[in-house]
Amino acid sequence: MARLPEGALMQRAAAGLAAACADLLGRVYGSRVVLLVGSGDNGGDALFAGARLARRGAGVTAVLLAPGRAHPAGLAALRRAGGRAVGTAAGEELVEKADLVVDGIVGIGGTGGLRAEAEPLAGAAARSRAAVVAVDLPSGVDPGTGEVRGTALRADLTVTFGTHKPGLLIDPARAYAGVVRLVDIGLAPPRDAVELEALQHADVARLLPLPAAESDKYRRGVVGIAAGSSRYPGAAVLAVAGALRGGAGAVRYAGPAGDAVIARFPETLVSGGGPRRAGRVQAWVVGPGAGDDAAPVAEVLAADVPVLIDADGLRLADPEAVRGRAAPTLMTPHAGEAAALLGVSREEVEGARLASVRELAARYAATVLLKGSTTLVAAPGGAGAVRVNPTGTSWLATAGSGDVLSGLTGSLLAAGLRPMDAASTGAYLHGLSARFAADGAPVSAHDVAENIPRAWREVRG
Ligand SMILES: NC(=O)C1=CN([C@@H]2O[C@H](COP(=O)(O)OP(=O)(O)OC[C@H]3O[C@@H](n4cnc5c(N)ncnc54)[C@H](O)[C@@H]3O)[C@@H](O)[C@H]2O)[C@@H](O)CC1
Repeated sequence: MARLPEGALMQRAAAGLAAACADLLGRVYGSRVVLLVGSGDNGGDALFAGARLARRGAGVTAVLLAPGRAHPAGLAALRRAGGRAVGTAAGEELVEKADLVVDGIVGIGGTGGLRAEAEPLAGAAARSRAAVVAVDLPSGVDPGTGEVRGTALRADLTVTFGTHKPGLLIDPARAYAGVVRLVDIGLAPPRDAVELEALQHADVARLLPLPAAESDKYRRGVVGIAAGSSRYPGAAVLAVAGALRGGAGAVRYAGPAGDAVIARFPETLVSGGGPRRAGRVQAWVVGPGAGDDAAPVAEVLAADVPVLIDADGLRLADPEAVRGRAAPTLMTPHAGEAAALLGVSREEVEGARLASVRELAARYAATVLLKGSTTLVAAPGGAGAVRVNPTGTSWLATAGSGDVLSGLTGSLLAAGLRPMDAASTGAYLHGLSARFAADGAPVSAHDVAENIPRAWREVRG
């Protein structure tokens, strides 16, 4: 990029930060602002923003966590504007009495959790009635992975510069960031350095399979659903409910819950035998509510079409058979299933989602969609940009919603989307449907399926 005068980026960052703080305060004049300032440029941003607020009449105090190493020019600017700087001894009391706390302890240069000297300040910020604004990232979260090892500072608002960082998008770190406001400082990361992508409405609209004038049901794709069991017929019904709204021209059902499926969805092509005898499909979904019958899973894995493996299917699938497939495979575990596949605890997966999804994609040579509070999709092998779903909602934590997602995503696969696109488009529509269905109240998986057409219409504008 063109050369900028030294400090220009920091000045832009500080201006955006100060403006966001002023918005939050409403009245800047006479307000009490406390800056928590670490030893790097993140602290520099806080100091320059503090200087701007001091010039507008705020009483600004910087608590220096590393007094000898605070950004010199930032500190000088704050003092010139009438602000003052103190050590950590008075920090807790200042934070408790503040109207606004600015967390400039660490940003993208932070490693490990908060250090011991910062922990009491995080406690005071949590107790205080002050609004907490994080500079670039909440201090104590891992910028690149979203992991949180130890204490981190909880913000109401994070003002981030140039681009969203993984630590703002992936749980558990995401929960510390509060509302995230992006400030354009004229600096975009190089394309090949992108670690995470989040689709937006326009991206999804471009990917949605639309019928052409000459389409018939077979050309639009047929999705096969091998799900459900006599014990769990509902999983088959819900997977079919999702599949019927995913853009495929027809849904074939092969399994023991045919009566339940046909009673609810008479448009389904039901066959009593296993997947091998069900007739031609362009993609298979296998596993939801499958119980302990491994035979349909093995039959589906032997097919030469894209396969989505979910739920019980993940446990029943032979890893060698998955790795040896020539056609694409998409696996859709939640954290517990991912933990079982990786041989670690559920907590380890939830604490390190990005690493877990990449590891699964590498081990199985498959596309992997890791469901949960942050849904991630990694490409086979685990390298390259991971997609993060921006439409999730905690209302989706309801029984059967995963069955709907697998049917919906399988339908998109059958309609011809690449596994990465089918998975991220499926998650996007599914999250949006749940938001429409919930609208502030609990939802059932069935409600989510019924709102998928509304999500399509919303995305297409
Ligand atoms: N990269 C850029 O072009 C820009 C960066 N800016 C700011 O600069 C920040 C990055 O600055 P730095 O690279 O100086 O890094 P940071 O300020 O994030 O942190 C680095 C400093 O913190 C110390 N440190 C690391 N982990 C710590 C921990 N857990 N507890 C306490 N101290 C710890 C390190 O020893 C080092 O001195 C960004 O987050 C952003 O706020 C902005 O000014 C805009 C432009």
